Amino acid sequence: MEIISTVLGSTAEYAVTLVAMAVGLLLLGYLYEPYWKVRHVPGPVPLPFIGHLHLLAMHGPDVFTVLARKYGPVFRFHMGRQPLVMVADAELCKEVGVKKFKSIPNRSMPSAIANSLINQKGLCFTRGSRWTALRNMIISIYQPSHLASLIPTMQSCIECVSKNLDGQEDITFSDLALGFATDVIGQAAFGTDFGLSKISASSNDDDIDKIATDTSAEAKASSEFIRMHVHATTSLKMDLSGSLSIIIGQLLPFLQEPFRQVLKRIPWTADHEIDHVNLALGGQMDKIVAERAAAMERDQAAPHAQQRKDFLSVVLAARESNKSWRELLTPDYISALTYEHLLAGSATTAFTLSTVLYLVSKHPEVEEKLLREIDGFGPHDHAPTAEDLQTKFPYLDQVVKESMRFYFLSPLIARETCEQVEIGGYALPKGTWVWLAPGVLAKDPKNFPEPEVFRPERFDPNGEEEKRRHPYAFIPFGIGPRACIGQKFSIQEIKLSVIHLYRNYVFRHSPSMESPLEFQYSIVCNFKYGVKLRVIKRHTA
Ligand code: HEM
Repeated sequence: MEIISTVLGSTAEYAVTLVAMAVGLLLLGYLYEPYWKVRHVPGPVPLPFIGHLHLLAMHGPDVFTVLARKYGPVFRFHMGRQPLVMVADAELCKEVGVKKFKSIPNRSMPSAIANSLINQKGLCFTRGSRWTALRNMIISIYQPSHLASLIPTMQSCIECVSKNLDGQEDITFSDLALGFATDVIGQAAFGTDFGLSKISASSNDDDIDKIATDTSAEAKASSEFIRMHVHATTSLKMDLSGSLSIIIGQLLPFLQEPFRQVLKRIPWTADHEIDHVNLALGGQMDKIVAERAAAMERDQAAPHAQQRKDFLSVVLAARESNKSWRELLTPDYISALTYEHLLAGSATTAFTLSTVLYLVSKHPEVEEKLLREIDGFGPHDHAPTAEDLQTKFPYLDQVVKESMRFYFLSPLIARETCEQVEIGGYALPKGTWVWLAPGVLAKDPKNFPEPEVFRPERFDPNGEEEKRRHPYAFIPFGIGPRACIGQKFSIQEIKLSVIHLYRNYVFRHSPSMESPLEFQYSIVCNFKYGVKLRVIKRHTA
């Protein structure tokens, strides 16, 4: 009896050991499978599970510059289990984004996006023929003639912000800019007035208290909307500071969704907050879509109503036009496209506008030259046209470009191969995550001598530096057929805003502004504490 139980016991132990070994081997295979396929690409040794995420958490995107110097323009970086093949050379970026676009047409989906259904169904992360159809439809809205017609809308929003500055001393300009940019996209793309430009953005404590205790429903709703908006753009973390399910998704992707499902039900977790904000913002988007659809129905009943040309009207009209569009533009896709437009179209522009003001107020010689150009344009009540913005403000153009180079909003651009392709001498199999590093290019002394110096003149089209530079060394809006659709829209908005603001004010750093400026990194870059400026009224004709 004793012998039998000993034999059974050791058989059970043996079986358990075998199962444990098999599970361990499977896990090892699962962890190393993506690495194995691109092991020939050079890169630092990855740590088990986290890969190189600790480097990103410690140094932010600057780590890519260091790695490019050490390993060359094509190197491996592990986001947890997932290896990225990083490309940090202008000519090779052109190869990935333009010449070999057919082999690398889609974006790969980092775990932060995999967490958020509403983000997945926008233009950014749709793929293949659905992307082509949506892109062609949306791009038609951003043609120059339509953009020119948006000038009065943009101008009235910036005038509203500007009125708010009168009588204020210290402001958190980045908050104000986010409200303003959201209002512009709300009116230009959805025909909706969020009314956010009306909120004060004072950084003075007494004023903040006043806002916090302001009981008006409108003020409360507006600040809640901005809070959710900021949360939605900053919670998509790619280092180790994301929600628990995002972190798990980076280490063991197959566990991300089950964890998210559980965590979103537990109050006080970051996943719960993300889910709550996404649901609330998604609900607001559905309301906006429904209102627009109702307005279009009313238009159809009115015999001489003008055809609406904003983003949402064009999308809704396409849906009604035929069966294949109805199949493509299901309500969840329309809601996601609207949500994406709101986020992609406002946080980006607000960030850039804020960095322009921050940098100009730190460089008096740049400010002087800029003011001369703006004042020289004509009387201050004469708003520039779209053509004026393109041709009559060459220095402003250089200031905006240099600000975008200096503080890079989107230092990484995600792509994925759909077939085997060779990049920089490395054969990359189907499914490889190829990420461009435009933030590294922007700080490369080969293309930008003394990269840590803020010098707008380096973008002077007649200057030697600009002529010598590789045409793809500066790609803040991305590259090729997948590049940003909102580039001209946001540049028009930024230029119009800078002109209007500097006609009336100059800015200095507020005493409460940290130095150097600090950032937090998510899918795009954001300010850690905001851009705090002191407003000085100008008294010019
Ligand atoms: C300063 C402002 C902005 C910057 C720096 C910026 C930057 C970018 C970048 C780097 C990409 C990726 C491009 C690539 O993969 O090659 C992108 C894509 C995109 N951007 Fe922007 N963006 C800005 C403003 C806007 C605005 C105002 C809108 C909407 C009105 C917008 C909507 C989009 C969309 C929908 C995509 C995805 C395009 C696609 O996959 O086909 N962006 N943007």
